[in-house]
Amino acid sequence: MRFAVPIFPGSNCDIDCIKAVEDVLGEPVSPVWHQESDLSGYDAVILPGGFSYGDYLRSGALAQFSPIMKGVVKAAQEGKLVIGICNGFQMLLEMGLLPGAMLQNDHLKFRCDIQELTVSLNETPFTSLYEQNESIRIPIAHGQGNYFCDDKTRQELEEHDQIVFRYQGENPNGSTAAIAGICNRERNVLGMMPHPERAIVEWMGSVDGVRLFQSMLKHGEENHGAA
Ligand SMILES: NC(=O)CC[C@H](N)C(=O)O
Repeated sequence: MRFAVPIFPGSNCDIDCIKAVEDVLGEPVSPVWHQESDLSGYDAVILPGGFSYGDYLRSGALAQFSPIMKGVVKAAQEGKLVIGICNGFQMLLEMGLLPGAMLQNDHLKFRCDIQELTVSLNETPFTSLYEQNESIRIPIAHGQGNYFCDDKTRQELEEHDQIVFRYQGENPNGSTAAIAGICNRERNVLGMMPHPERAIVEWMGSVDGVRLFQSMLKHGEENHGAA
């Protein structure tokens, strides 16, 4: 399974994502500069965290205009796996590949912590190796992680089972319905604020991120033989 990690000016979790794929899966993974536009040679795309374009305007707002996003949209439309992690999630929202928007954390501070999460949906290519409603611990690190959507969108997310992760316990940023991650209706595009690539070895404080990458590979092997 061939992974692409697009890199934008200001990305700072790209190497973490590359190492997670290499160390957890042992699969081929390549950085792709944001000025490229062709991702047809890859089976999955990981939009990494960071501060693309310095978070000017809003986190992820300017990255949506990078040429690479043509390849990301094409990959999503073709049913390939696309995951946006933190800043990557913000990009997916800005591009309209996922519904809703990201606001400043309600306490107006940058929050860095290991966060308790509930796996609200394990029937996705990203979470099939977790138990439904399992509690996991994944690091968060963001200033604009306050997911917002209107009531109609929230009802649609609930009706179509698109809420994949919820914050457990204290809501760290004020997100609507404690939403930490959502997928599109086809479930091949996931956006999440927590960083699974920062939970892959014990010294990180949790290894609960490992099964997300393993779930992606399992999907690739079962559905496209892309292994
Ligand atoms: N870790 C990240 O990707 C941070 C995303 C964005 N820069 C924010 O502060 O919300």
